[in-house]
Amino acid sequence: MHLIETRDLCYSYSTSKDPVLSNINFIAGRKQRIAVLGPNGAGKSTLFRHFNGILKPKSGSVLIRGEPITKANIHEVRKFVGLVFQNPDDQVFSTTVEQDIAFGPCNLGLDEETVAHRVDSVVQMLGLEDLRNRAPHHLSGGEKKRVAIAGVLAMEPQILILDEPTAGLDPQGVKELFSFLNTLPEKYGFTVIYSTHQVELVPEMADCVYVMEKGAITGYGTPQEIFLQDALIERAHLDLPALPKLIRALQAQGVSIESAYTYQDAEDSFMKAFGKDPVQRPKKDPSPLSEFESVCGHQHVHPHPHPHQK
Ligand SMILES: Nc1ncnc2c1ncn2[C@@H]1O[C@H](COP(=O)(O)OP(=O)(O)OP(=O)(O)O)[C@@H](O)[C@H]1O
Repeated sequence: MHLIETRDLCYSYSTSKDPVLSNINFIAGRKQRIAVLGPNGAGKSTLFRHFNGILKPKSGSVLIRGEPITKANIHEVRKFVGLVFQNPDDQVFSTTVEQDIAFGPCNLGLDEETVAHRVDSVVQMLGLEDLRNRAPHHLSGGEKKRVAIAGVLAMEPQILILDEPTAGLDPQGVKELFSFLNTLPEKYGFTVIYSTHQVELVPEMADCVYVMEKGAITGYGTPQEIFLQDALIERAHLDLPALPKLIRALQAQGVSIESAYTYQDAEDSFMKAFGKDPVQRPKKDPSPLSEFESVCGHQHVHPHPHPHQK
């Protein structure tokens, strides 16, 4: 059973008859990192809003753990599927950051102690200690984004959906966010689905990629499979990440160098091409968010496997 499955999902907003989504068949499994790419207006946000029942299909279906979303299960679905909106102003509204993060868990009816613990955990996870008593509407865009993510994580979803998570983040913020997100599937069983226009991140941060154009899915595969399809990339207004682009240009000039998509693989390819030994790396990269591991290891964060985790 898939965690999320759409079958021939079609949608149009009431303001226009034109379909915004046409026959979307999308599948998300456990512990996957899924990137959804596509030009502005392709329908990525509209698709994401179907995953936790904000929007309902005009035709076709959305199944969460094999079940359609109904009035009876919408509460459970929203606990299971956490959605971080593109614009944090749509999500961050309480008087203080702390209250904002507590809002979701309070709504789940959790007791005060558990709510306080969850707030402490995600504040630490996302490095929000200095902001916890600040007014969210006085925060910078990047700070608000982290607060919005913290608020969703405090609900302890199993699927985390992020619409343009890097918009408004500085380069260090992007790096930290993605190393954080990268730990979630393998270590904690999360599925992470996100849209982005930053193709550089995709080989580092996706097991599979959906490409959308004009409300339809036009490509699906691993990052390598997707970035080999020049026509698809061009049609979807995407670009090849810099490293494979450079390597391809060198190969075209007759340089003997192996193709690579991630930074580490490219480093190895270049070392080999220059006749050097491969780079020796420590077995486990020290995470810039080392705090995260100790916090997530705490029994209050997913103390037991999720009831629906097999
Ligand atoms: N609330 C709405 N009412 C009417 N039309 C909408 C609404 N929201 C989005 N649209 C339209 O639906 C289409 C898809 O928009 P959507 O926001 O899903 O695209 P997107 O792929 O997320 O784009 P971007 O990369 O710019 O965020 C666009 O043509 C947009 O103008």
